[in-house]
Amino acid sequence: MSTPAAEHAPGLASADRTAARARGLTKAYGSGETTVLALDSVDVDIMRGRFTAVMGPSGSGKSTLMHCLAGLDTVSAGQVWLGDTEITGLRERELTRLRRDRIGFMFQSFNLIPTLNALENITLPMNIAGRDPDRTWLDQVVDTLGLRDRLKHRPAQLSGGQQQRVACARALVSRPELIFADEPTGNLDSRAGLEVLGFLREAVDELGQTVVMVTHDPGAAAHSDLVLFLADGRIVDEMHRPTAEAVLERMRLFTGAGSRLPGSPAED
Ligand SMILES: Nc1ncnc2c1ncn2[C@@H]1O[C@H](COP(=O)(O)OP(=O)(O)OP(=O)(O)O)[C@@H](O)[C@H]1O
Repeated sequence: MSTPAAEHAPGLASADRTAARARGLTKAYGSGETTVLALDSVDVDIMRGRFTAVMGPSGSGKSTLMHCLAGLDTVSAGQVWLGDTEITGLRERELTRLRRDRIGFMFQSFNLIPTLNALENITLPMNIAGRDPDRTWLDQVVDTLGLRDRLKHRPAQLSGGQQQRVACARALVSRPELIFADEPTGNLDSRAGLEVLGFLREAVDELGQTVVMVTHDPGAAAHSDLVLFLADGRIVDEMHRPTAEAVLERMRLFTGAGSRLPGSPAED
């Protein structure tokens, strides 16, 4: 299934509205009898200035989709664009530059450098790229994320939530066209998780960023504008203006009746 945007705006004309796009995206791992089809001819449009969540059962292809859209993994068939740049077919060197200059990443495990302080971690990708951060923007990001009095601290001196806020600032500071967040709240308690989701929401609403987040948590997905549901390597459904309850209900269709919202009463 393709998203409505994919149906109504195919071709390069849509590039100004789409931050990323895939057509016929197929990814197979292994060969012969052991082949796993992780993505099966996926068409998707990630709209600019929107917060998109990707959900689905374990093994449905969420991480593979993110990795292929971000140029972290090669595709078996199909095409992927970042803005109007087709990334399928780019050499590794060009992909590295494109990821560095145009994409921000957040991971479940934060991926901060332990020997660098918070500010150095935040500015590291730009330093590697030989670019100076825009000071006004850096200040705005640091203040929005409440990190002003933590900039000299190393990751080990910060709480999990603060570390993820540093990772969020690092993803935002170069004003990337697209931020990919893979289970960004997976290692956080619910309060710190809510905080990080609130910041991602603010990044979209107030800073005009585009965010794609992979999550297992219906409560996290409820912070997005649009949820894409994956099952068996295909986009099988989508939901605009999601609520946690509606997402959970939809997930039950794909995973059986056992799922429940964290904190909600058990069914048995
Ligand atoms: N490097 C790999 N080699 C072989 N198979 C892989 C590899 N990476 C993923 N797969 C398979 O591809 C399918 C999709 O995996 P993927 O990690 O994208 O799913 P997911 O929805 O992100 O799962 P989870 O929610 O458990 O993280 C799974 O069947 C997985 O076993």
